[in-house]
Amino acid sequence: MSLKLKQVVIGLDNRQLFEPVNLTVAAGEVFSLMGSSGCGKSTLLSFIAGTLGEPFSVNGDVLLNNQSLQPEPVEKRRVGILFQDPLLFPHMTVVENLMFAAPAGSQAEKRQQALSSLADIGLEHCAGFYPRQLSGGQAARVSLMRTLAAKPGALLLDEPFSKLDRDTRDHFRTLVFATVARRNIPAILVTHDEDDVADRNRVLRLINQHSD
Ligand SMILES: Nc1ncnc2c1ncn2[C@@H]1O[C@H](COP(=O)(O)OP(=O)(O)OP(=O)(O)O)[C@@H](O)[C@H]1O
Repeated sequence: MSLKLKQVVIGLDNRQLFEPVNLTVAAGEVFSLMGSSGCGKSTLLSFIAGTLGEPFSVNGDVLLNNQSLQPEPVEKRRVGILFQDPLLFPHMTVVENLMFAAPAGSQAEKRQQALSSLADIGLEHCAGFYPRQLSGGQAARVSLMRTLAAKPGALLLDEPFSKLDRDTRDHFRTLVFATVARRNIPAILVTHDEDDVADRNRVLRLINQHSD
């Protein structure tokens, strides 16, 4: 499983956000995407996820396992995305949030899977909690598992560590990197922090094509 971008160019208001992007992210790798504020990092992730619409124009292709994702609607892309803020339904318990994200299986199977992924992150005891009862670090871990419950073929990480305090951040980053390696899926991490870079040789620094 690899994620490839081929000659990707995104336009906004008759200008190009950044130079054409070409890259291949291998299974199990966390590739870093950096660049100044507004240069188009989140926009590039939206393009990959299939959620980019007006007012942007796009050229180029995104391939998962050598198959173009362009014809696929967002729900069929199998691309998971994690944001700064955990995305959990407030009216559902932790285990219900994870079950809701599972694509298939009986309720019993989904529950079993959800409890097993909570055990993986040391949060079995939080199964019956509501999201408001979790600490920031716990919510981040549950949100990661919720994204992975959909069994994505690739993972996009849009500054998922930036709101966490230092210790929690280090712990969560280690968990994310280990999880990507264990699940053997390609991942792209948007960050402003050099400390988040998994491999200094695997970073793309987008350069803004205009000056504000
Ligand atoms: N819905 C939108 N409509 C119009 N312009 C937008 C929209 N969303 C983003 N932009 C513009 O697109 C450009 C790229 O934004 P984007 O959020 O991708 O940057 P970024 O590199 O992720 O920034 P940051 O590091 O601050 O998160 C910016 O000029 C932004 O103002």
